[in-house]
Amino acid sequence: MVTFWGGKRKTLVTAQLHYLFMSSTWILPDDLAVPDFPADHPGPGAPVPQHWSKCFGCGDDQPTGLGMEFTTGEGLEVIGRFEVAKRYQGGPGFIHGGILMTAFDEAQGMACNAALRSAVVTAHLGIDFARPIPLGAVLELRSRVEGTVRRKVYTRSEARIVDGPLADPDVVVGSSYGLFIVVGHEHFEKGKDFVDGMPTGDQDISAV
Ligand SMILES: CCCCCCCCCC(=O)SCCNC(=O)CCNC(=O)[C@H](O)C(C)(C)COP(=O)(O)OP(=O)(O)OC[C@H]1O[C@@H](n2cnc3c(N)ncnc32)[C@H](O)[C@@H]1OP(=O)(O)O
Repeated sequence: MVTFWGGKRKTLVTAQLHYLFMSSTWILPDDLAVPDFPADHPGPGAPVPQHWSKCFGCGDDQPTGLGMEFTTGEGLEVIGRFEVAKRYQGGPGFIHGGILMTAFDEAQGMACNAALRSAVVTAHLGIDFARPIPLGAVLELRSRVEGTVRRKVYTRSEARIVDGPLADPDVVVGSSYGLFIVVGHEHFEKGKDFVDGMPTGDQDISAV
């Protein structure tokens, strides 16, 4: 590495390291159980309802949120879409990385919920940023449950630009893996009084 320090060669080394680290290591456990296909699954193309109207990811009562909309895909896949609004800007003209991570979080949580019909929370999330994503792009995130071990749910997701600038459905612009944990409704009890930052006490805590 020291040999290549400086000028054009520094750029070359940087590019090589980027390639080496672009795909994160994510090893699934040997005892992974694949969930049964739900008997009442509606088949591909059915809308998947928001899980909570004030959710930053999918809620329709959250004006600054991503407003992600979901449909069922093939098998246990769930497909989420949203447009990269100007307010999600990080570097000039491009999406902020944390926004993409939020979208992956939401998408993989929805995949868990659709496959298991259980509430989940995120325990661990990894992401590979493969391409810059311009403002105005319409992102499609395809997510699935890879399997479960006890309450642990292992997920995977890929994002593609399907409309707007730089659209190319064959190019994966980001990918993510996640570990979600199945929780009971009691998990959300402590948050109940802080919905919208105001004690209310009478709000539903989840549409799950
Ligand atoms: C309702 C549908 C939702 C659909 C979309 C939602 C999208 C948005 C989702 C979110 O963003 S949720 C918000 C972010 N996440 C959190 O706030 C979770 C905060 N963490 C916790 O509340 C607790 O740590 C957690 C519920 C995740 C686990 O605590 P528990 O006491 O219930 O479980 P425990 O600690 O016994 O762990 C259960 C298993 O998970 C494992 N585990 C827990 N956290 C882990 C971690 N971080 N990394 C690896 N493994 C982990 C743990 O080792 C254990 O493995 P084993 O079964 O093998 O023993």
